[in-house]
Amino acid sequence: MRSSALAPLSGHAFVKGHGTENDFLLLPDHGGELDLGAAAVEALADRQRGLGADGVIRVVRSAVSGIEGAQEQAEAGAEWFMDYRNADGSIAEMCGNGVRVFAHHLVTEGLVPDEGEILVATRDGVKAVTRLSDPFTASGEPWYEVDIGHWELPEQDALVEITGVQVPRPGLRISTGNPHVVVALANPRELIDADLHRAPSVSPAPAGGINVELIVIEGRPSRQPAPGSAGELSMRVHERGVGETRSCGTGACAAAIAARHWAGNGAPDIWRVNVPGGSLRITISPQSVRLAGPAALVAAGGIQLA
Ligand SMILES: N[C@@H](CCC[C@H](N)C(=O)O)C(=O)O
Repeated sequence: MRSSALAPLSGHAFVKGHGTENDFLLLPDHGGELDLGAAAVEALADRQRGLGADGVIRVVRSAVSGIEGAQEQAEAGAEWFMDYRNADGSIAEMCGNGVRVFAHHLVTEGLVPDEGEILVATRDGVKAVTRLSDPFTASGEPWYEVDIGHWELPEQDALVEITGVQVPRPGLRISTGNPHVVVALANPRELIDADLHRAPSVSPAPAGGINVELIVIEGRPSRQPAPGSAGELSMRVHERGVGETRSCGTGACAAAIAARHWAGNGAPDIWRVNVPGGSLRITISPQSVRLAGPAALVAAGGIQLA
């Protein structure tokens, strides 16, 4: 094990990181002593009052996390629990960009071996994360791939009203551990013009809120793609509990699943999803969806918690 690089000047240690510019504040709480309420999370995530982040992640040993189901995940080999909160303090089941940053933090701090699969406990079950040696782009940041696991197509479509986009559009509801609705727009202009300062209105209104992905599919995905060839799409997202963010990993998975579904039989299983903060690679199989992308740690220090 390497020695810790975390040496807070004062207050509670924090680490700041991002995955395709979806940014997170990690709070190491190895012994499970931190009582992190919604108001404290909101203050930390606030870009004026606090450090600023799309999400706040408590890094806690599963066995002492006090979270339902975490003990079983510890017994299954997931020593560390990703306790994820949105910027407004609400709890989310999963975060695809966050789990890569979480794994990179564990590796960097020597809290897990830096080779092989890293099992991370989450409210959506254990996720296996692997460090990649073949990134999709040459950003210089390490890439990780996470098996997001099960995905489900809906029984019911949705209608989505978006400020700046004429007439409500049909949306496809997809669960990738957390809830999403994906809307295909007609062209890149519509994607630029969408005003995501306001949350799109989704009907029927989902209990507990929903993440909304707006996408434009590049070209026409071939129905008989060359082996290994990828589809491509551009995406903007309005995240539940946050607002517009520069990326969403589970949302990119939902977007790729929707694009493949709309393209029909023979559509690619691999998709490049371009978001304002970079690019992600999604690989879909009938049983699961995998998300690959960069993870960066940019700062560490100490902060007073409310
Ligand atoms: N940014 C995340 C998703 C975070 C949770 C989401 N806002 C929710 O409430 O479901 C990702 O990368 O997946």
